[in-house]
Amino acid sequence: MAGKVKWVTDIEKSVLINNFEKRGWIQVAENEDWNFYWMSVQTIRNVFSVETGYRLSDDQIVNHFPNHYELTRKDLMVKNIKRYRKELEKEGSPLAEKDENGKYIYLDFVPVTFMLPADYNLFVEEFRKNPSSTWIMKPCGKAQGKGIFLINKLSQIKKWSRDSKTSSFVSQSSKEAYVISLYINNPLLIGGKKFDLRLYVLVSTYRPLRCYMYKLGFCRFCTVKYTPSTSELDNMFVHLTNVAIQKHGDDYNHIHGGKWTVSNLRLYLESTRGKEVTSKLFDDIHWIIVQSLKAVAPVMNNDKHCFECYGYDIIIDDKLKPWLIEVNASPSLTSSTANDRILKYNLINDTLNIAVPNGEIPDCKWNKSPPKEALGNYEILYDEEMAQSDGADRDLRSRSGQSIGLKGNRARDSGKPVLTTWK
Ligand SMILES: Nc1ncnc2c1ncn2[C@@H]1O[C@H](COP(=O)(O)OP(=O)(O)OP(=O)(O)O)[C@@H](O)[C@H]1O
Repeated sequence: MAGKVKWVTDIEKSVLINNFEKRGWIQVAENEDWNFYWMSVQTIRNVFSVETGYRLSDDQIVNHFPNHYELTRKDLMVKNIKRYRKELEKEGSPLAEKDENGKYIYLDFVPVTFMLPADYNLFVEEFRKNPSSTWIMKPCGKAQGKGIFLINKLSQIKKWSRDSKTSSFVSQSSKEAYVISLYINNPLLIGGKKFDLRLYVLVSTYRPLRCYMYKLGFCRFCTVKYTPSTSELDNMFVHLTNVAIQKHGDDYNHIHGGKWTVSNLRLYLESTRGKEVTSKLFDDIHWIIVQSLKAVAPVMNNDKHCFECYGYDIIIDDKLKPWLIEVNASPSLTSSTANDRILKYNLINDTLNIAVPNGEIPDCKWNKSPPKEALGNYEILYDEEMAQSDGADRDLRSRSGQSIGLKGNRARDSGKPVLTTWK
């Protein structure tokens, strides 16, 4: 082996450092020669900024794509998905088929969203069509539930707009873009409580697209029972599932941290709703993840030094339809419970095994196609190259709405015809 991997991080998390040390890698300073840098999203901006003129060499790997924000900023994600749908529609793709109400049958997986202030008039038009709806306002550049509020009257948004214009104190932040999304007010409840899913998805290349799904995602529960009642619109313990919010609730449980594993959810749904619908739900979840990645693939800077482990946030409604809420570039590596620590340690371990094969000095020119044994708890979600070499891109859905396997090699492995259901 030609030398040890030299690592740097600006995120002081034990789940990272323990993984680097376990591999016998050597810590160096940022201004020294490094091979592997696990960096924050602020740092990636500098690494790839034109001003710094920094050029990565073939033995250097980083954990973000330069313009990851095309997927991970709330407004840009929606913009890219809207553009993708329009393009498919123009091409006459069956994926862009619409129902009698003009809604995409297969690509309606993000709650209706507008950018503010830019799309204010469009929002008002939409709001008036259904004046009893509830909407959620979210600042594009913030996380952990900060700056989020719910509204159900136009006057509230007018007031927000007036306040942010007149107050000099907030004038800086008012320049910050917001998104306003239709609030999913019929979430699936378990024990009367709302939850969302946090799923991890690793992308090793965008062109061709190759992505992996981590099997050990989890559900994050609210501490307070859900009610769509307008009198509770201000109660964030009812509506926001972020751990950063919920941990301040009186009923927050420090042992399990309000979390369930995805496999528990699956078992629960299989026993309460049946295997078939549960299987379809998980197929649909995989479908929306792949579609979101395909939506941004053409605009991503597919730099060969980069990989990315995204945190997907998904809400399931009471009709078992999944909704993509947002994608995080730096999913939290903070551990709120003992199980959390194990999960996140293993997540990083499995991510490194794919991104830096055999723990050896990286070569960014490798074809990023690890053997199955190296995947750990990841499984291939979509492999564009394999899908194409199979003779047909397998992401077509049957017109009956049945979901179709997405893994490039799935049909070949199972010997089934082109349209197969994900298990
Ligand atoms: N359209 C929606 N309908 C219902 N609930 C929503 C919707 N959008 C967001 N939420 C709730 O609000 C929470 C916070 O939203 P979101 O994840 O977009 O914001 P964030 O502050 O960026 O969080 P994060 O820390 O995950 O980045 C979600 O986890 C979800 O519980």
